[in-house]
Amino acid sequence: MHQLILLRHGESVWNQENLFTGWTDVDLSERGREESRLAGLALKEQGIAFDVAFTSVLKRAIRTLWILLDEMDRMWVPVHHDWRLNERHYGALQGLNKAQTAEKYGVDQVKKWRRSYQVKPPALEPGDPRHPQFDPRYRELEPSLLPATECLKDTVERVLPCWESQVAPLLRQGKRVLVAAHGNSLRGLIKYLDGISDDDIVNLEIPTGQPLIYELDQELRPLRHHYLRSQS
Ligand SMILES: O=C(O)[C@@H](CO)OP(=O)(O)O
Repeated sequence: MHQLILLRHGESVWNQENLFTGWTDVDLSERGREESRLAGLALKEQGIAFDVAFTSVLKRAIRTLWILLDEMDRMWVPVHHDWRLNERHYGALQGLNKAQTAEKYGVDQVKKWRRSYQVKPPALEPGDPRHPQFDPRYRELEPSLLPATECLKDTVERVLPCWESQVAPLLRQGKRVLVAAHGNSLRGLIKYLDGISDDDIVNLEIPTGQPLIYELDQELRPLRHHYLRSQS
């Protein structure tokens, strides 16, 4: 049996302000820091450890992992940062208020942009300074890989190669793995692991800062999963 822990970052400042975030590199809110600490405490209290961690290149996920590792007194655990675990890119919606956008374009349209598998939000204009091509952290990447918007399908298409080439081999070696990432990169991974259909994935929501423990069989197929909550 293999153990995988999935963790969406704690609440960010833009979650709190109800803004579309995507690849915008916003930090955790105070509440998000506390959620991250409680996630570490819950793992520690219940004796659930891991040998290696993966996270994105966005600070809300990285800081969640740092706080959790600190709380567990395990800051020595090897950490891999991979851009392919980033949040789904939200295109030109990044920075807009979700409620105001729903008033302007309608609740149904915004629901499609937020949760559907194949509908892409409007893209960033070419030359928009928010485009990842202008961000030094993506400098080494082939420019064609860098999105100006993404639907969940696009996100799945970058998350799965990371899963196959980086995460799965370590699980097969018997390592216990934690992935600290984002609502939609994790929805994409869970869609794959649990075989959720394109239609049903619309209904999957992942809470911030709650470790989700998966037990996987020898083929890395899920046997069971549950959310872990602090008992104190
Ligand atoms: O803004 C975002 O990047 C995401 C996650 O917070 O929002 P949504 O809930 O619409 O997927």
